Amino acid sequence: MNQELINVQGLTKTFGAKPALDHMDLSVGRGRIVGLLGPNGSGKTTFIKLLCGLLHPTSGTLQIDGHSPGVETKAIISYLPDRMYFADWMKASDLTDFFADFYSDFDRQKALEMFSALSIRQNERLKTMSKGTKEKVQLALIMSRKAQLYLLDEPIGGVDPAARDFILNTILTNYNENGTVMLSTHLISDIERVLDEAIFLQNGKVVRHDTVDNIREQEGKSVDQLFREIFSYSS
Ligand SMILES: Nc1ncnc2c1ncn2[C@@H]1O[C@H](COP(=O)(O)OP(=O)(O)OP(=O)(O)O)[C@@H](O)[C@H]1O
Repeated sequence: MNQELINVQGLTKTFGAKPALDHMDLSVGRGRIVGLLGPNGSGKTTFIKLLCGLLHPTSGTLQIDGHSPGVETKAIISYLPDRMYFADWMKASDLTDFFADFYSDFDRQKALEMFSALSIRQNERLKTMSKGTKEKVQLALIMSRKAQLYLLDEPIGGVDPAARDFILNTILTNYNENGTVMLSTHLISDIERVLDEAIFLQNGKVVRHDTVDNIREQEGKSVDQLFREIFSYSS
């Protein structure tokens, strides 16, 4: 087993002439909960899509568990995209069938328990659910896999504060503890209590990667406060 779960060297992704990721270097270990933080357009979604193999690097290398993105890595990554990808006619129960068919590491019982705790009805169709409820359904499914790497792109943006707490506790207590959760969000103050590490991205580069404990000790401030300072707009 490779010691680090994610290893990235000189990773660059350009769209046209503009780099979305610009010679990014990063390594992330196992069993960590990591916040991928940065202002709009800093490259968070691009990085997550590269890890998933949905985008290909322009240059540089990217390895997950010692493999470049491909069949091996797709099997160990559970990905929550920033947009819903299921058909609207599907019911919550269709989705659990779908996940059970597709993923051998899917724990149906766990998903059903989460649905019940979040008051999601099995026979309700996505079409009739609110945006926040759809997000809860997706997240419950994604977190019910026993994956090595959970990639969550803005997992709590659309849900109410009570559901946010439930979801964060779910992330904290229910995921495969040898796995790593990487989540991107703008809601830093809401999530920082569950984070082990924070990665700050700016213009496609890692400007700080540290443990949350180090940030609090060395800076004497929360991750949210540090973020606001680093990325403040001058007026
Ligand atoms: N398909 C694309 N074609 C062209 N440019 C793109 C494409 N996808 C992303 N970009 C550009 O790459 C940069 C990084 O975008 P990305 O979506 O990764 O940022 P982000 O940090 O996730 O932003 P946000 O917080 O707003 O979701 C932006 O300048 C964006 O305009």
